[in-house]
Amino acid sequence: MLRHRPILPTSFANPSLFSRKTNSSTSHDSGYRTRVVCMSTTTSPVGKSDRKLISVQPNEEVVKVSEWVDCLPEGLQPYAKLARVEKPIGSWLLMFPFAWSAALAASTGSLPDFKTLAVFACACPLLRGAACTINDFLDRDFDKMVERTKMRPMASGAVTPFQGLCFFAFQMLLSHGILLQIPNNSLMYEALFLFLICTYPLMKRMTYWPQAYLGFTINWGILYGWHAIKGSLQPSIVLPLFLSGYCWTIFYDTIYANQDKEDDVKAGIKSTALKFGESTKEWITGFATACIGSFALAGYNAALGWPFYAFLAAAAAQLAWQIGTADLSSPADCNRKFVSNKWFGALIFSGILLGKVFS
Ligand SMILES: CC(C)=CCC/C(C)=C/COP(=O)(O)OP(=O)(O)O
Ligand SMILES: O=C(O)c1ccc(O)cc1
Ligand SMILES: [Mg+2]
Repeated sequence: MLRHRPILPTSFANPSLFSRKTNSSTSHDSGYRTRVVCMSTTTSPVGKSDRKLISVQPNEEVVKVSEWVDCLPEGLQPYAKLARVEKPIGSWLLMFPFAWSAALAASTGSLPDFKTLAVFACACPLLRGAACTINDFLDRDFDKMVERTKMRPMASGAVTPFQGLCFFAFQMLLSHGILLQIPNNSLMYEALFLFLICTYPLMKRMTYWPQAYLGFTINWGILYGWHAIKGSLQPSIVLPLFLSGYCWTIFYDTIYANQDKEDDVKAGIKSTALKFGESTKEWITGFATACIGSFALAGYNAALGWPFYAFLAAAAAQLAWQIGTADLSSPADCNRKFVSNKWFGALIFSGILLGKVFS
């Protein structure tokens, strides 16, 4: 008898694709040959990996393991998943606001202090991992009701709430050790981040605008980055820069929240995706326009040279492409568009670097 849990769709064999794209290991147990398939892909569970074809032999059970974290030692897997290491986009979204700010705060004609950027880049996956861990701790009962999140370690019981909290504290302590290397690091800024990440998950219970709170949380690096370099804030640049990051966050997290619209209604979770409904594209066009306009003002006030505006135009085109092509009824497409925001962040960062050098 053939028992199998298939990778979609398994009705056609395509051995060449299998051997090229995957690693596999086999074990023999109770008469069946079990093949554990590690899809060596960077895509999400709803992404391209679901479309891969593999060959299934008679008397063979195929266990789908679609992420590289599933190939880590078993004891580590739930913690790596809590920190969402297989989906690095959140680290980029936390890193870019800091990087923009630190680059803008550099002296005219100069590149930013790369040591400061490198230190923050090391702390970023830990800070983001901590934010995700406390998020999953507070959301664990909601996550059980949502298809996309029901297998998360705390929702599924693979990690107990106490273990989750210990892992959260561990990541915060480690990132604190790293942030001590940042010039002008201040405990007050670290405490602000801690407060924001611990309160953000509660917002989706109270308001249809949790994204507006996430905007403060994830753009914290704009204030922290400027302070790291200058030791104080300069409102004429920092305020428009913050407004840009803030509108960008509402933009991308509204697309992200479109992934779970149906489940969120059933679970009583609120979001701008539900608030905006049929008018979502109009709303996100408004936030994208405010974001770009505000970047232009920050660049102007910082006396950036022409390359900044060329890159800003390319970044605006990237947002326009997202709006124009996003299929808001497709979770996979919403995820793809959400992940593409790393390119937006990189375009703005490149523009600031070159705008500083050629100012
Ligand atoms: C400072 C940083 C990086 C914060 C990121 C926080 C985060 C996990 C947001 C998404 O939470 P959510 O509860 O809205 O969505 P999900 O379903 O992914 O948990
Ligand atoms: O860290 C994440 O996974 C993350 C970050 C920002 C979002 O808007 C959504 C998810
Ligand atoms: Mg959550």
